[in-house]
Amino acid sequence: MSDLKVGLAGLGTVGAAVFRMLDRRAAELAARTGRAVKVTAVAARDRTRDRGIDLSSVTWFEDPVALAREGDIDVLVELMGGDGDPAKATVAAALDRGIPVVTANKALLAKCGVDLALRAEASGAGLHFEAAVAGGIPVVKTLREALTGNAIERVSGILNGTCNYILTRMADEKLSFHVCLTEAQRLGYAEADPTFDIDGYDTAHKLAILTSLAFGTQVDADAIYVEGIRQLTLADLEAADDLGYKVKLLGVAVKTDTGIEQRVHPTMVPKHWPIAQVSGVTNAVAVDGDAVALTLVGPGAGGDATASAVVGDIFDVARGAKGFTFGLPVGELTKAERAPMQRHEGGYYIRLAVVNKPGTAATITRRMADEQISLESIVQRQPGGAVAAETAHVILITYATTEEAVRRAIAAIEADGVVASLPQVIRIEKD
Ligand SMILES: NC(=O)C1=CN([C@@H]2O[C@H](COP(=O)(O)OP(=O)(O)OC[C@H]3O[C@@H](n4cnc5c(N)ncnc54)[C@H](O)[C@@H]3O)[C@@H](O)[C@H]2O)C=CC1
Ligand SMILES: N[C@@H](CC=O)C(=O)O
Repeated sequence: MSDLKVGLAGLGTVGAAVFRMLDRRAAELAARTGRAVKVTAVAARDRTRDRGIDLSSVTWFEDPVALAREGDIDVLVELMGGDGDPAKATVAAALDRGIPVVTANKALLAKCGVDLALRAEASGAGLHFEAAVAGGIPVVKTLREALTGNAIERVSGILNGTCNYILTRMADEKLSFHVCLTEAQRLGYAEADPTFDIDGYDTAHKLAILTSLAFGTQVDADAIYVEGIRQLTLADLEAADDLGYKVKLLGVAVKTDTGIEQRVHPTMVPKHWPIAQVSGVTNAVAVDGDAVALTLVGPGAGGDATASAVVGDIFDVARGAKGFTFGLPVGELTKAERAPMQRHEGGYYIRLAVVNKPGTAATITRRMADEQISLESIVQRQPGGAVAAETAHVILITYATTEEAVRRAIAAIEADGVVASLPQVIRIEKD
């Protein structure tokens, strides 16, 4: 069989790692596919940068779209990032030409997944994206192929390596948020714009893809309730620890009576739960099917981990694997009913910085009772440092209640004038 000529658009953390891995694993890939897999053309911004890879024998394109349109390639690997052009135009140009695409770009898939899948169907070229969700964990193929026999009820997990790295180091080493974020960037975990990580959007992009694969729906990132981690303080992580929990940024998609509830937010999980032990850049994805429930755990970000998934997809292209982008023809993907977040039920951690005067606790408990919210505990803490002595932190842990009841109670407490700054709310998952 002929060689598989690879066109690589983007030579950053992941692109350079893919280049090295294809080189390192060349003999194995050739033996398994019967074809030599070779990078023949690349597109990146900076020709002069030393990436520690030998680009002397590849054709260099200034414009990634030109690489996709005109390059002498059999597969286009998009590793530039971004949900617009040039990534979108590059992927579209390759698919329209009948060239299969491998991408790690979850932002692009979350925004344009349906359009790109239609193009893939029209031309018969595959669109492969294992690396777009949870880095090195093969969860896309698991959901799209291996678990086809299951009706899926819920898919959830830790889907962002940067956030889990930050939360782990803050909690374990009492480091500041910004020190941890800078380190995650240095290690190549964070997005080019790290606000996508820390504000929860990267997790939402991945959850949108998982939801489509699990429930046969059209990718719809706008259907997801999203909160990130930038508002979390060391005090919250310490309080969670004292109460027997770890804080994780979870993405959850679950079938409910009113539709599919999709949410991304910091979550307190009991310390004894396996997911609480998932630390650093590691991700975990739990899938609850009617026949099989399982959790996949592995590295969620970083050059080599992500390259592992990209190279697996290139291998699929080399061996001629076929299939629908999201497991079904686009015409059969349904538009998911959205379950409103206000109906979400669960426990809540609520930290209020309150005016330290008689009657404050009574006001708070009265407003909670007005909303039929039962309190598991109420603790007053006297934070040191920046908070003035006239204020105290009151931490409430509720039994299961609804989002709308919590929001109404907090609004009433704020209107009572006993709160000194914005309340902190963290949802709790428990046995
Ligand atoms: N870094 C990670 O751990 C993971 C990254 N991803 C995804 O992989 C993709 C690449 O990520 P990284 O390698 O981390 O990004 P990066 O920022 O390190 O590299 C991006 C590369 O694309 C090139 N590029 C960007 N815009 C370009 C343009 N207009 N024309 C030509 N070249 C352009 C840059 O020059 C650079 O070589 C993104 O979609 C990201 O979300 C997915 C999983 C994990
Ligand atoms: N920035 C992302 C990279 C992988 O998807 C993350 O931290 O998980």
